[in-house]
Amino acid sequence: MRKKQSLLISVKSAFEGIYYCATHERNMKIHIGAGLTAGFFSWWFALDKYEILILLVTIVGVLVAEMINTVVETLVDMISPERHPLAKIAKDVAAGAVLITATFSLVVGYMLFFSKL
Ligand SMILES: Nc1ncnc2c1ncn2[C@@H]1O[C@H](COP(=O)(O)OP(=O)(O)OP(=O)(O)O)[C@@H](O)[C@H]1O
Repeated sequence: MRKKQSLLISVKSAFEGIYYCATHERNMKIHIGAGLTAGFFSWWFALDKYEILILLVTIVGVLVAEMINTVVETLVDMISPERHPLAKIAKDVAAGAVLITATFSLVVGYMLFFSKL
């Protein structure tokens, strides 16, 4: 049986995963840029703490969905480099999850910021 790695190594590996996604995935860069922009406007429009909480939960949801999408894409590319209908389903469903969270984030952004313009 493989020896369990230390907590420190596990955390380091998790940060490597985040770093990989942020530096290699174009869509992740877009989501991070959008999140930072939303963060700036939350300061600009002086959102209250509950509005900021909703914004943070929304941003985290999009980032996590994108990371899970990257996991699925990577695994599918490893397991099924040839085209396969099941590989297509896996990738399309993962991409659909990102689309749902990203669309929801636009709705949240509209509701939080539009009334303050
Ligand atoms: N092995 C495969 N078998 C069948 N269809 C595939 C396969 N790989 C990719 N596809 C199809 O092509 C689409 C794009 O896949 P791809 O791996 O290029 O993702 P991507 O466009 O790079 O995604 P992202 O932009 O999020 O990185 C998938 O959503 C799927 O419909």
